[in-house]
Amino acid sequence: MDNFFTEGCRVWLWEGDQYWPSTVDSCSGGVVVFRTDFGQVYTYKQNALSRQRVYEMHSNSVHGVEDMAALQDLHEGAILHNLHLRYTQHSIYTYIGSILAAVNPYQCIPEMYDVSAVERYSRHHLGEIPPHIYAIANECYRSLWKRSNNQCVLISGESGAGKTESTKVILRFLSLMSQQSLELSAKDRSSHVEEALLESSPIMEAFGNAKTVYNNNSSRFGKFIQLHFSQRGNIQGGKIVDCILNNFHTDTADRSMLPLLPLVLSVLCVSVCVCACVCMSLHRVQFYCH
Ligand SMILES: Nc1ncnc2c1ncn2[C@@H]1O[C@H](COP(=O)(O)OP(=O)(O)OP(=O)(O)O)[C@@H](O)[C@H]1O
Repeated sequence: MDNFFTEGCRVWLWEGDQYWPSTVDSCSGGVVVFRTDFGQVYTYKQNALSRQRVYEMHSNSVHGVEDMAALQDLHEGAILHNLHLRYTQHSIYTYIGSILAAVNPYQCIPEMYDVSAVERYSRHHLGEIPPHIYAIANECYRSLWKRSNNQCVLISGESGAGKTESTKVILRFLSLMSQQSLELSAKDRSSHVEEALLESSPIMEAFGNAKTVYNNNSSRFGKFIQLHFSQRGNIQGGKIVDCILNNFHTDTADRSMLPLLPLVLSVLCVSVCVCACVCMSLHRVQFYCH
């Protein structure tokens, strides 16, 4: 019988215009009781159930997948459920083919971004080991030579999603790869352009960020970051350009530092543009973070 469900069976239940991940509470006497993962309980007559109303969850939705291109249940509920399932296991990154979805953990996850993670991801191709933003950064870095072309990373999401943090994580990866390519000693590393790039973040944030209702440290403008790499693989220069001033009226931001913003941005742009001009870089990596 198609509409008989065993107790404890995982199903997708169509209610209120969407599929909910649910469990069969009981199925007896011609009545089936479902409980959604969010606590709502729905009771149906067994003979009134259709496959459109309820159907069994595929095992890869039950256990979760690293790449959502592999999901057999294809609807919004399945995508959100997979992200949530992985999030509860501290796996904040999930692939959608070659795209990476990141869920903001709002906490430090130990060892997620340490040097050993950089080394691990720098030695593997995309998809070989669990999803990570370092894998995207590594793919981008390697593709400069593999495809012999400029590379671009687009980071997008709503306010507070983690775009700025993700940008910093990618910059950190690229900066470590750059330093490794030169085989510099720890002492020599401090004076290089990689350090300048990483250290520009707190300055940009001090003048260009503000508290909003969505994010305590919200960027008030988008950033276009360009890095120039030499054939050896080290960063020779770069520039950060502000773009898209975010809407202050809707975000209720603190605007006290705003008048200083153009000044600071122009100083930063000048200093990094000079580096970009003097170097004979071969390829570029561009970030667009809004
Ligand atoms: N990978 C992460 N690990 C830990 N905490 C994170 C991570 N990403 C974001 N956060 C937390 O979330 C906060 C908001 O992130 P972030 O400022 O990057 O968002 P955003 O998308 O740039 O927002 P906006 O568009 O408003 O500037 C950070 O201050 C940090 O506390």
